[in-house]
Amino acid sequence: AACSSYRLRDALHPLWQSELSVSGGTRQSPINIQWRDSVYDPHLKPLKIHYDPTTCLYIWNNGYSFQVEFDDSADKSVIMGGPLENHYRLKQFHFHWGAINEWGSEHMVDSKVYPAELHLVHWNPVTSTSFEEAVMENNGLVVIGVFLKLGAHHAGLQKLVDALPAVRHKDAIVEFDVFDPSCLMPSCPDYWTYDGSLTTPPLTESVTWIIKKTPIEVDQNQLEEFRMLLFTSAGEEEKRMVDNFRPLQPLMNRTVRSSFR
Ligand SMILES: NS(=O)(=O)c1ccc(NC(=O)CN2C(=O)C=CC2=O)cc1
Ligand SMILES: [Zn+2]
Repeated sequence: AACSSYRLRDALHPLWQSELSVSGGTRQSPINIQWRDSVYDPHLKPLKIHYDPTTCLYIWNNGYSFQVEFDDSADKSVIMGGPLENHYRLKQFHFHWGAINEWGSEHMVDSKVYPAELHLVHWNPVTSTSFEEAVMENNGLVVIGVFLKLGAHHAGLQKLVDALPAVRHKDAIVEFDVFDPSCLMPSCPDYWTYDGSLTTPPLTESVTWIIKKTPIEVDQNQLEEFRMLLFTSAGEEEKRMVDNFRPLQPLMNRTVRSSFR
């Protein structure tokens, strides 16, 4: 009963009214990662990341978040290793954040929530011929989640932040040339991994999640720049783009594995 009412509240959330379209989902995201329930898997390899900064195309406001798109027509920006059986191509990355620093991330660790969360979205070019096809494939996608915490200024992020005023409104787009998203990765190799879903429509259960244990630090001004973005298009009544995270989903019959003891 609690679960269904939970789902009903979730389903009525303005951003995900189509929640019920994935009725009976058994592997939805995001989840609360309970550190003590995660299982160390010694077979998990280190994650290998090779991003080519010249594959960066543009940054745009898609009405959910701001997103940086990459040229995924070849194996130029790829990840492999970790829990993966082959390489995956980087398609885009985006963020989720709150109106204030007390919340904003989608995943939680022992119920600890972070002010923001970065998602780097990859697809499997071995089993799919396009990203759109991979979205519908079981394990067609890999999303790396990186928590953001309030702290020191992040020089690598600032290049992104400086472009945000140009994409303030929904559907705004601006060319974004050379950018290497590896600069947004924490140096600590530790991660959790579990089978989940997209956290916005189509909410498909096609994602192998890799959640980095260690957050990156960003400063207050950088978070506030995120909060200056708008959900709304130019000319519409302005609605600030904040709280663009999905509520927690039930773990159901899943185990979270860790790459570290
Ligand atoms: N938040 S998340 O789970 O990482 C998440 C990740 C991805 C998407 N959706 C898409 O990527 C949709 N999409 C396309 O099909 C082509 C470009 C594009 O943005 C939704 C959610
Ligand atoms: Zn996301």
